[in-house]
Amino acid sequence: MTASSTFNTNFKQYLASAKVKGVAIPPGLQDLLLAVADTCSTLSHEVAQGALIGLLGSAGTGNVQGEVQQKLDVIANDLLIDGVQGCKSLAGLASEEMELPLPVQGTGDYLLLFDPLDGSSNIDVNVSIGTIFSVLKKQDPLAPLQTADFLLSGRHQVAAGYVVYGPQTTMALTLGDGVVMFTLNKVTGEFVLIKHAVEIAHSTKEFAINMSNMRHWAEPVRRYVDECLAGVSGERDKDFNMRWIASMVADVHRVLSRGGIFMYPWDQREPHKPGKLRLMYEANPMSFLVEQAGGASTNGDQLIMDMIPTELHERVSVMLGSKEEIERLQRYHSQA
Ligand SMILES: O=P(O)(O)OC[C@H]1O[C@](O)(COP(=O)(O)O)[C@@H](O)[C@@H]1O
Ligand SMILES: [Mg+2]
Ligand SMILES: [Mg+2]
Repeated sequence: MTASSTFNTNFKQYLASAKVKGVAIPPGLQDLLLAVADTCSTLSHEVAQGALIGLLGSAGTGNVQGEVQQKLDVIANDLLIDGVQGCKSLAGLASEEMELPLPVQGTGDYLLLFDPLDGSSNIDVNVSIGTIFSVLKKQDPLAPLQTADFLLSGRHQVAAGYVVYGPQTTMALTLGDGVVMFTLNKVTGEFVLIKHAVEIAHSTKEFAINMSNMRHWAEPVRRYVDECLAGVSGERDKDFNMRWIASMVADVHRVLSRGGIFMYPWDQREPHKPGKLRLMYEANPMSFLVEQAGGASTNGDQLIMDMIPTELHERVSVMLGSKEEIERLQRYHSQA
């Protein structure tokens, strides 16, 4: 499949009719997003085959972050790179799995960033995983590509989304004017629009965090979670439910689908690291989606979308979802 293929017609039609502040989506951006959607459709098919085509297990290699790569991390990365090669407006791309950015056209209007396969620890146990992507507008389209071109705040994103490979394959997408969702028709291989104007309720009774790290958290996060756990008899006066899928993409999909908050905060295990999740490949695209759905996203001290990255693989503390809860967490951080 290429960006100019006649595949994914429903998705193509959505892009052709979408407007942001009354302005149509530039053809170059439409082409790029279509190429990403086509690739994720292929990837969804591969993911579903799993062990049948030898996709499970470790690749026996490590990535730039020092993490063990699964076979599917590598396959997803390669598929995405191949899938966008024909995009004339794409200057270059950066991936969680690669140390340096890869020039595509070298010059052009857009930069693509992705976490090709999120939730790697869930691949072999058949739990939802996904792909997360972000598109930045390149500041000087004519200048040859440099790593510094990518170091823009999340506010420079012109599109972001994810595809979650679960019981259904679903894409959430924002172009900066709300969030829409598509479900993959696995018979035709095409994404079909299923939801307009996705909204995250401002209040919630559900939180997601890896509780095994509790003893390592900073005081504001501990206070927040302690109060949730105290339920009706505590400060919050309501009982909370907890979920943790350990694939950010699936946890955030739940937040976009029925509200709640997701946290992967800084902790003392590696105190020099601001967090586990990656700003450019995970936090920024998810923050763009969450803000566009009426939620909020912070590292505790500032909105993630306002952070100016200093390096491509920068890590960040992440708390996102229902607005009232994020405001409470921000308040607790400012009081600490
Ligand atoms: O195993 P933990 O520490 O709970 O971490 C789970 C987190 O790690 C991640 O899987 C990291 O993503 P990758 O699989 O892309 O490395 C997040 O999706 C998820 O929120
Ligand atoms: Mg990830
Ligand atoms: Mg990954």
